[in-house]
Amino acid sequence: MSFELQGVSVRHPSVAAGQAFALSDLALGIAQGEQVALIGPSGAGKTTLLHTLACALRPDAGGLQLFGTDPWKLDNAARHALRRRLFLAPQTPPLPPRQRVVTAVLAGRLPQWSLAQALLSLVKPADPRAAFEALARFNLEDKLYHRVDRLSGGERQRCGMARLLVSEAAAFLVDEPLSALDPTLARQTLRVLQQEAKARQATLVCSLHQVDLARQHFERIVGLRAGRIVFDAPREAVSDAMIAALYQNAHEAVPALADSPTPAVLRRPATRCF
Ligand SMILES: Nc1ncnc2c1ncn2[C@@H]1O[C@H](COP(=O)(O)OP(=O)(O)OP(=O)(O)O)[C@@H](O)[C@H]1O
Repeated sequence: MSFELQGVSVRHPSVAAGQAFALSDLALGIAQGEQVALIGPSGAGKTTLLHTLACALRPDAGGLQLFGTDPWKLDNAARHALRRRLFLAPQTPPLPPRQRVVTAVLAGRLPQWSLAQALLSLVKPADPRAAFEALARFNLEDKLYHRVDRLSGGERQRCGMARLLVSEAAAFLVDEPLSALDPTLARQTLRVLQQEAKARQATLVCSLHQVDLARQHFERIVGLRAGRIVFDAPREAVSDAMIAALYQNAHEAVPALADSPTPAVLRRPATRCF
């Protein structure tokens, strides 16, 4: 198994104790090499789940196993070593604006490099051919020596995916990789991601707002809403009615606000934020 969650609840560190969990009592198992789409309305907990799987957020309750090991029972060094087997691709890739694309893509190798190798590659890219080949899979090879801040949003997003390709990860955790792409590029990008995961028997967990693409391209779909798993099913079992229910009324105003003399959202928080 790549990931196993038993009764996992997660609250973001900035949220006061006693307030709602972003994820509540999740049970989930994802086998090595499996490809899973996460869908659900905004705020459902997709990003929080990906960050929890990547050990970037520690569960407040429940058990998490990563490649058969509980990462939170390890010391920091051992946990970092375990995390090297994962690649977390955030929705907006953290690409330094003044960097050349080649350097930004090769940063996907950072977990495997020593500090000296990493510093050297900043001056003289260690493996420009690998970066070129990764970019070529997204038709971006002509951008190899461009500056990152000269790329469009969609090019930057695919540059982040090229970084994933040069990594040596055994599991890809990808957060809305298609949000800045037109429909043709979205399909192409998803195809490359899935082919790469299949070729190296890597696990792929991908959050998507494009429900149609999720249903067309992923064998297994997990529907999240309000921090809970509403369904976890093979795509043939996911009906239009289940999708409609997943998204129905997800963003209606909280009824309690209308009745309350001081709406809860306007009350000063107990702890101050600076
Ligand atoms: N850094 C944070 N601090 C506090 N609360 C957070 C933080 N990030 C997210 N949340 C809250 O956690 C819940 C889940 O958010 P999350 O970003 O995981 O949802 P999502 O399904 O990825 O949404 P979207 O589709 O809009 O990206 C939401 O209620 C959100 O307000």
